[in-house]
Amino acid sequence: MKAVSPVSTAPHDEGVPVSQRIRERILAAKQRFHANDNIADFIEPGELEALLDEVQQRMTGVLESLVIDTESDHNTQDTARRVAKMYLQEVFKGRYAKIPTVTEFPNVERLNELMIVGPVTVRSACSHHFCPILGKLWIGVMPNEHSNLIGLSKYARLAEWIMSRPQIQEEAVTQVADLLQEKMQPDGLAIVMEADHFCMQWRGVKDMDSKMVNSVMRGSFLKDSSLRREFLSLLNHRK
Ligand SMILES: Nc1nc2c(ncn2[C@@H]2O[C@H](COP(=O)(O)OP(=O)(O)OP(=O)(O)O)[C@@H](O)[C@H]2O)c(=O)[nH]1
Repeated sequence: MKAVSPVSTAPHDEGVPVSQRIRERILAAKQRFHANDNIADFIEPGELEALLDEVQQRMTGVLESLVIDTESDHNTQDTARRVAKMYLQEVFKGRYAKIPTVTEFPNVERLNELMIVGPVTVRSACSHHFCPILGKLWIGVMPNEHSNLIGLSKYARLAEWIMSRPQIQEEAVTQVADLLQEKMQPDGLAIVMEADHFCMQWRGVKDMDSKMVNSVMRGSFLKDSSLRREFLSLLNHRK
């Protein structure tokens, strides 16, 4: 059997895996690197490619430990590379990529009426089992004259950036709210997420029907119950 090859390292770093170098920078900056944190600021040019090689090598080890003959099984020969690419470049890209560019426009017309965007499709994976989470997100914004407005597509882009990390739904919804609050500075912000968790459907309890719905209400949505009702009733008519 082919032995797991040592993890790839950059030539100038004598045997230090690239993940370790990145981790040391994060620790030196006293920042968090939980599964749902973005670490793009600590990754130097060229290191993502080296990280891809490293994850591929580790994945090869996992396949070997699962006693899968990746040499003669044509279906799994490239699986380690595919999985590494899927994690780093697709489903967990929101950990490694910088925030998408978001053009902010001043609220010239001083709009102060309720605005709802959704359903935005959300795709993620739970931090516990790395099983898919698929769902929808609605965003309610109550701007004021000082708020910034952002392009409609940017709600989906920002949500995708947050969701394409290993998440738990409660924290994901709060991260989306914090980011939109920071970008727009509205009077009020309301977020509702409804999602299917495959860790409950595909495995474990195998409950096909239950979904998780959670919400975050900020500012005027918290203080003004009629505004909150208006948002929730408009949203219920759309579901
Ligand atoms: N609160 C919360 N839990 C989640 C989320 N996604 C998955 N989970 C749950 O995370 C839990 C992990 O539980 P553990 O008991 O450590 O794992 P387990 O033994 O595999 O649990 P079972 O899923 O019951 O088989 C499970 O109950 C999952 O259903 C989420 O977004 N939020």
